[in-house]
Amino acid sequence: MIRLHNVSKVYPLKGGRDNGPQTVQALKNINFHVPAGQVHGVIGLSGAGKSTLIRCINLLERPTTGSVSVDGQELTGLSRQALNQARHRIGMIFQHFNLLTNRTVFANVALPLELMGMKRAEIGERVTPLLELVGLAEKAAEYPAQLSGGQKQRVAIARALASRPKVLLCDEATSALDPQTTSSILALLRDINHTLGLTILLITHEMEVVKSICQRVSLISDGELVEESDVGDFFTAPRTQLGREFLNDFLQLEPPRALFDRLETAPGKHTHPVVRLAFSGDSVSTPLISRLARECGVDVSILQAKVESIQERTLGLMIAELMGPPAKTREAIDYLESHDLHVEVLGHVQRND
Ligand SMILES: Nc1ncnc2c1ncn2[C@@H]1O[C@H](COP(=O)(O)OP(=O)(O)OP(=O)(O)O)[C@@H](O)[C@H]1O
Repeated sequence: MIRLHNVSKVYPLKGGRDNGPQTVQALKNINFHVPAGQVHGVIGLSGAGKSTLIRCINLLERPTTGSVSVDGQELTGLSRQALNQARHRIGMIFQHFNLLTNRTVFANVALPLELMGMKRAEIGERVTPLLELVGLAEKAAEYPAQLSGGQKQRVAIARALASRPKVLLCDEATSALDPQTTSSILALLRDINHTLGLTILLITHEMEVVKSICQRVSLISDGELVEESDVGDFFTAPRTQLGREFLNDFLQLEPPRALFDRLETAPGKHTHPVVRLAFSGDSVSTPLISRLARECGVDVSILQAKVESIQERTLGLMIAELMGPPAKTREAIDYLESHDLHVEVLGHVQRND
């Protein structure tokens, strides 16, 4: 549904100094595909290029090189008029809602239809069910200033859906909202995805958003797409250091400070490994830790543990010290991996025994 091929974006730097760089490369050769009906999240640190990426999809920003297709149509080669038509298939919502303050809720949602030249009666037939869909039918005559943040975002969602798009782009759509309102907006987006089959691409810095509605996630760093995976896989075993940092920040699953300070990177003659274990599916309910003691002769000291539900998957996460002679702890790690656990050795601590 959304396809980016070798997309790069270079911004000129206004007032660039004589000796300094004259340009910023915000996106570097991005290739990715979001199939129809998928909810896809893009995460990255501030300045990584997330906004530029999402704005390149409806050509609010024109890529410097590369091509963008939506619903099988390449947008980058279209005339201005054809692009305006194509944009009807791409709705967008923003962090600060971007509603017109001097228009009522109804008139805000009606605006894109007026711009398309739709007749008044037809507009009414389209807008009223949309306001019902977002739960704001009784607010039709009110103005944005009379609404809460969550209600404003609902109006923005209704407006984005007015032209019956195939794709909804969400630019940090919940970042200005409190956690409870965020949950209700995410539930609405999930509902729209299911009932209308809408493809949703969202950018966010909140892992909670990714966890609760995305099926796939892409990580961008310094303009590059560095990791892309199913959300369940990302939460189990991110492939990049940055991915691990995002996950650890979110899960707050780090070894206790006192132990962390004692962690050494290389194993020694008298050290124990400290591991981060991630397990999903059958292994969540299998008593692997007690079997480890029985079958490998290794004691396990659990330092932290939690169970997360990532959509339909249950994910267990644990930080543990494996206590035993080096040959035995290596055997224990092999044993865990052979039972589909993801094992990351965080470091080694001196044995106290
Ligand atoms: N119009 C512009 N002119 C020049 N540089 C820009 C422009 N827009 C973005 N940039 C630069 O491009 C890079 C990527 O910016 P972008 O806004 O896409 O990042 P982001 O990941 O969305 O950041 P944030 O999460 O802080 O919004 C940054 O270095 C930024 O300074």
